[in-house]
This record gives sequence, structure tokens and C-alpha cells, in this order.
Amino acid sequence: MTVLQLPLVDFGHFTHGTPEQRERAAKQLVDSFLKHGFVRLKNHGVSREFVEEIWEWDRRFFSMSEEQKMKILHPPGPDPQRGWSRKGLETTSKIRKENAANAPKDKGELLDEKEHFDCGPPGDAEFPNKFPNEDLPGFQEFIERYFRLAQDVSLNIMRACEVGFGMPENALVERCEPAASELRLLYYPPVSVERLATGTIKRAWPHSDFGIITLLFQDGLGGLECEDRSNPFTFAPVTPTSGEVEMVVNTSDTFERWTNGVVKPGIHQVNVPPALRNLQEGYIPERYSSVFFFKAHRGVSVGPIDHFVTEKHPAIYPDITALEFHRERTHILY
Ligand SMILES: O=C(O)CCC(=O)C(=O)O
Ligand SMILES: [Fe+2]
Repeated sequence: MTVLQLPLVDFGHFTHGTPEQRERAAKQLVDSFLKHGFVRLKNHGVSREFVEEIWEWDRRFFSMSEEQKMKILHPPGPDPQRGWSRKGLETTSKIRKENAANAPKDKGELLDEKEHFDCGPPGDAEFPNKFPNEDLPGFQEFIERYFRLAQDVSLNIMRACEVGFGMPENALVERCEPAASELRLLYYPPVSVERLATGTIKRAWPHSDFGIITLLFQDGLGGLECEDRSNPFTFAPVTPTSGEVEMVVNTSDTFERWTNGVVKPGIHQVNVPPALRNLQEGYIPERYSSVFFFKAHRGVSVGPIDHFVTEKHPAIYPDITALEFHRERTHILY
């Protein structure tokens, strides 16, 4: 198994530190994004109690009956995802052509063994959210609180990137509002070792996310892996080390475009947790996680920002809107 320890940055130094601490934390964050496409943060502003509450609602949501979840089913298509996505709907394997190239031939489609709930900004009029209000009172209220908190944390990370890249204040932040991010709760059902051994099933296939950055929390079981860039196409488990509530942050496709190819997306997958890797039979237990896809405002261009365009490095991506780009990428999933 590949071992890679991702840098752990004390983000409290950026939000509440001295000017020197702020500068240093911003630089550490940007350096880790450039090197790994990933960073781990502590003191990010999401408390241990809040993360525990995420797991409670995650469990409650996925404990609902199929019939209840069906009432808020997400129809596959290019639009932003809203409501419940059943197992087999979203196929991350299609995002990278290497997945199919490396898979066993003629064994059928490469599927994700997961379910998820997705929502956009509270009160989104363009792509309305779908909440199970009759069946799960209190869920919408919690999710909306979580969305606002995650959006605020992400805006602070953008401020740190502005400092780290020496960009004018607000250069990134102004492109992210009004919010168009997406919040996701995930449930990975128990899966047999035998089924995984077919080579056509994974909890999530190697992929990049579509937004600017993604914030991630996972339960104690683990399983998230990031690509080890020193050895492309190999993956290393992302494991907490500090005893504090760590948030994993990865860079995503929009950031690559904005920075004209400078910040590459952090490729990741969800694998069998390290402690269970030698299991020969039986089941890998269920897993819960949650991600916040921090996105650009829908009307903003996801072409390169002037700061990253020079005569020597002309723009390598066209100017299309964040919503057009989102549709283009989401379409691939189905
Ligand atoms: O569950 C995880 O740890 C990762 C999920 C993920 O990568 C995604 O939903 O895009
Ligand atoms: Fe992802």
C-alpha cells in the first residue's frame, strides 16, 4: 500500500492569527494544493459536535425506506443534482478514461456502490432543492445550516488562496457569489469482498470533482484515497493523524481552468479501508461521508483568470460559464 502523509495546516492561523501566521498558513495551503491537489486542515471552523450531527442526519436520511427516498428521486441528466441518487445512478468511472482501460474486459459496466443526497444553495430558485420534509422533519434546517457554514469556510479558503498566489483581494471570492455550491451526504452500503473482487465495482472510481475545491469529512472507517503524484495512477489512503477534527480539501476542475493549468485537480477514489485490505471473504462494513462541492457563481466564466495568463502562458481553456461547464461534466456521469 502506498504511504503518503498529506500536509496538515492549522487554518486557525489564517483566520485568527498574526499577519505572519496568516501569510505562512496561506502559503502552506497553496503549496500543498500545487504539490498534491490536497490538504488537511485543522481549526477550520467546523466543530466536532457539528461533524457528529452530520453523521446523525446522514444515518437518519439513509435509514428512510426506499418508498420515502423515491419521493425525492434525482432524475439523471446534466442539471445540478437535487435529492436522492440511488445506487448505480452516478458512475464516477466515466470521468477518467483510464478507469475503463484498466478494467477487466467484457464484464459489464463499472459501477459505484453508493447512494447520495445532494442539494444546492438554500432557496435556490433555478434548481429547487428536494427535501424529505414529511418524512424527516428538521433535516432541511440542519442541511441549510451546514451549507452556509461550508460556504463560509470555503470562502475563507479562497481568501487564503488569494494571499498565497499574491492575487488582489476578492479576486477569487467575487467569482463565488451568489452561491452555486452543492452539498452531498453519502452512504456506502456493506459490500462483499467477493463482489468487489469482480473488478467492476468500487465505492468510488478515480475521479476529479468539478467545482473549485471540495471539502470532505469521512466517518471512522476511512477509505478515501488520493493519487500519489510521485507515482501516477497509484493511490494512498488519506488518514487523520492529529486527533483533532480534520477536514480534507481537494482541488477540483474549475480551479485548474481558472489558474490556466497551474493548480491540477486532486484525483481521488474510495477504496477498501486500509485495516480491511487483507480480508479474504465476508463484508466491508457500511461507510458514511459528506462532501461540499464549492462552486463558482453560475454566470461566471471558468476560463483562465488574467492573473494566470501571460504572453508566455496564453489561456489554454475557453471562456464558458460555470453552469455550462457543470452541465458538460455532469452529463458524463450518466
Ligand atoms: O466519500 C468520499 O470519501 C468521497 C466522495 C467523492 O469523492 C464524491 O462524491 O465526489
Ligand atoms: Fe469526489
